[in-house]
Amino acid sequence: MTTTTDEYDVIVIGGGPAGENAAAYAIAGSSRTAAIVEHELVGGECSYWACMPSKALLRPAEVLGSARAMPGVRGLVGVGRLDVPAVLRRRDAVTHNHDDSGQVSWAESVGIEVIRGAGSLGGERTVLVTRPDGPTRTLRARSAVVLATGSTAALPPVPGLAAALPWTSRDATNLREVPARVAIIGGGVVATECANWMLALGVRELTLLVRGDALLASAEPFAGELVTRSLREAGASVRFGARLQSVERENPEDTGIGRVHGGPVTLVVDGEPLVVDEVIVAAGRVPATASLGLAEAGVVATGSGHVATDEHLTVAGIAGQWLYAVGDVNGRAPLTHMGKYQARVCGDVVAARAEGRDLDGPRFTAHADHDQVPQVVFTDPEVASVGRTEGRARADGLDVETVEVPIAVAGSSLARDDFTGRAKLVIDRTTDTLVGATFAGTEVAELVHAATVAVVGAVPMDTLWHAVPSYPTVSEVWLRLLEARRG
Ligand SMILES: Cc1cc2nc3c(=O)[nH]c(=O)nc-3n(C[C@H](O)[C@H](O)[C@H](O)COP(=O)(O)OP(=O)(O)OC[C@H]3O[C@@H](n4cnc5c(N)ncnc54)[C@H](O)[C@@H]3O)c2cc1C
Ligand SMILES: NC(=O)c1ccc[n+]([C@@H]2O[C@H](COP(=O)([O-])OP(=O)(O)OC[C@H]3O[C@@H](n4cnc5c(N)ncnc54)[C@H](O)[C@@H]3O)[C@@H](O)[C@H]2O)c1
Repeated sequence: MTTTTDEYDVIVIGGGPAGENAAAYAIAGSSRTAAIVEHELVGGECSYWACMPSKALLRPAEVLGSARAMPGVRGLVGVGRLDVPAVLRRRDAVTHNHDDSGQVSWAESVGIEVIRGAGSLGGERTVLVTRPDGPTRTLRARSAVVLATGSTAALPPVPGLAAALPWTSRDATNLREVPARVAIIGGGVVATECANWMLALGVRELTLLVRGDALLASAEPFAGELVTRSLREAGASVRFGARLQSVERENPEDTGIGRVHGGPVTLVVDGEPLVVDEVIVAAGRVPATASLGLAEAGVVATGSGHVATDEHLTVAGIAGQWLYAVGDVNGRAPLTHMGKYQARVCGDVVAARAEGRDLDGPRFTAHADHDQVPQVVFTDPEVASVGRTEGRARADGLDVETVEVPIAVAGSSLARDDFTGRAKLVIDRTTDTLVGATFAGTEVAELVHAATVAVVGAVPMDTLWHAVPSYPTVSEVWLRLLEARRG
């Protein structure tokens, strides 16, 4: 599509998964126009530096583990390690070698113009686009401006850490060489997944520095315990209550993404030195709002710096209902699928308002990104969950009961001889519906959607009794859970 107009119906700043979907939904089936302003790659963090490369690095070890657990196959794979260059080549194929032309073609095919440059707010319905090599361009939106700028890795204010040029998740997912000794700061999702692929790729000494007392602290406790045990069995040192006091590196050097950034690094942890070849910071994310001109536009950020939104994804406190925020930047549920969910709601809202329609009906209100969020952590074992944990439900004042069983059913024993895992349901006694579910085990990722349907649909437990799992599948754990509840 070629057009030189500087006026669009919808302008989206940030071309990650959330931004792409907001633009597409806002103009679908209409003659309205949309532009995405993107200063790096269309596809965003997820496609090139986060979800896609990380899962590409994790899957080969999972396949190898399954092969090793299966008589008749085990002998074929022997005791060999992964073919690291082949794994990295596949990772690069998955990220299209950082070529976003396929995503740009998709955008153009659905009527979205891609404008390269950094976007910022320049007043009501106005976006400024700056490029290092050209004049600032002014765009005007007839209907809506959507902020979808995502997030960046947080760097804890530890003395010497920034100067040591540590790896962030961008380096870890796009690694070009495997450091021999690695320390990971953090015990959340990025830290645990990253520990799994670093060990699989051949890191010799891996230390996780966790300031709290659990891995995956926001999940059910048994999930973090299983992941801790498995990492320790794989040779990692998991240090809880670790106090990182300072970092010092010999000859720090910006050698590029995924290459070791200089000489050995000495971390002082609880008064003791720890010497490694690379440090990976996995200590959460901060919203990418620094250069958006939010304050000038009158946008009040939350305490954590996120852009606060109402249930229609409209930015709070801005008159005229023209400014929206979706995805990581609003901090509601920083996951790709939840950002895309918000984007679908936002796009529908923008379209309805542009056409003068009322926002009647559930599709115009985002609610699943509060207490109904599904997530799969692709560790060994995988942790798949939805909704509230027991602890969270009780803290929210719900009267809940729980059932918890090992996942050892006919289907799982066929899937893998050494299948182990646990499953837990959190049930609201008042409504007799499921408000949370967690599965931890080998390849349990696909189990969680059934639980998501039950949670979002508020399916009564008596009705779930009639949802019969097929024999012999791992889903039979549902029957075990329901039987355990009947007593
Ligand atoms: C290592 C890692 C693994 C992850 N794995 C998963 C996973 O398996 N599943 C999952 O659901 N989530 C995962 N996540 C989270 C997921 O990556 C994010 O939730 C998701 O990318 C958010 O999408 P988004 O569109 O909001 O932002 P992003 O994907 O961050 O995209 C934002 C876009 O905006 C652009 N941008 C920013 N500022 C400007 C500006 N001023 N002007 C123009 N463009 C701008 C950026 O260049 C980027 O392209 C992972 C995160 C990490 C770090
Ligand atoms: N499979 C998936 O769904 C997936 C995979 C990776 C990332 N993500 C998402 O990406 C986001 C970022 O993940 P993450 O692991 O960076 O964040 P997180 O919030 O899951 O974990 C952050 C960890 O860093 C620790 N930490 C924070 N500040 C620290 C400090 N100053 N010093 C030491 N430790 C500190 C925390 O205690 C915690 O253990 C999350 O929203 C996550 O859900 C999702």
